[in-house]
Amino acid sequence: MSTMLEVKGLTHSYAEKKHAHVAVADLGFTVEAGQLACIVGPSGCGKSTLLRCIAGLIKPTGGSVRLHDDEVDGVPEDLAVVFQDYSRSLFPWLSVRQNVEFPLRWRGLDRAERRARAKEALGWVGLSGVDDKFPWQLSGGMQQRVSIARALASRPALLLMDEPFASVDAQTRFELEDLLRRVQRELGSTVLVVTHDIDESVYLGDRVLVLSKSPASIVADLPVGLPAERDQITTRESAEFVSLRGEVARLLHGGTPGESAEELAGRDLAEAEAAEEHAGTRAKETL
Ligand SMILES: Nc1ncnc2c1ncn2[C@@H]1O[C@H](COP(=O)(O)OP(=O)(O)OP(=O)(O)O)[C@@H](O)[C@H]1O
Repeated sequence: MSTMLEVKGLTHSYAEKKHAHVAVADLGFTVEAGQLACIVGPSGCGKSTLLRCIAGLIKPTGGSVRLHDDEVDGVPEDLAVVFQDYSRSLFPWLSVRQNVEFPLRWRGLDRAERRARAKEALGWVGLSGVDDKFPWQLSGGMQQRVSIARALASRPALLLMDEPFASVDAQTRFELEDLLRRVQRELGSTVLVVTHDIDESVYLGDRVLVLSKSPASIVADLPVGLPAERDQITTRESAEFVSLRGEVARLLHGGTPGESAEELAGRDLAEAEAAEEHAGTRAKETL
């Protein structure tokens, strides 16, 4: 396998009035071609900042991002992004087919090729036959499928997904997770999904990268040993799934790799006791 994405020493600080706010600190990982990697992190830790740096939407203040060995400097042509909010990423005045074809215009594809690519991509996501409808005539799940088809139609080297299923109901979310895994395997795509949902990261991923609290850095890089064929019921009940989701939850809660729940609970208790003692001492000092 060849390396598709290499993130090295990535740091990003937002300039604030008096001091800089560090959102991502010295973060590094690689994603191999054909892999589906998930990044999971606590709320506000810097996930979107990381994703924007990888997509070339913002220039990191330190470190580098390389896509198949080319330094990312601006949005790479062969990268596609699927955002959480499908209602804002699809054009309501364009039909489904025109939405999928839209980015292909900038790649210089002629009309016949654009149409063929859109038809093919809509087939991949199970939406053949709705080409002439408008996004607002479709359910939320179908609209997100259109966004996925649009991203895949350009045959990107890397597909980035930012909380892609966070805006749909639980049943649709399961369907879209299965759809993504099926299409990714059929096409051999390289996909990086950013999510805050622990179960989703384990169910979807070949790997789960766990981020620390802000500023984001990598706490653990966990291989997912689940079978390639996954099922929403049996996979989620399997011992491997339950154990891995427990490990990710512990790491997100501040544990270290391999630390048991009892050790973490013990450490939490010791920290709480120390904080209580400190507060008591301060209160006495004040009196
Ligand atoms: N344009 C900006 N200017 C200044 N600070 C920002 C900017 N964008 C994000 N931040 C700050 O950087 C930190 C990380 O934000 P970011 O949106 O990357 O986190 P996140 O993990 O994606 O959040 P969420 O879980 O809410 O989606 C936050 O403290 C946020 O306030």
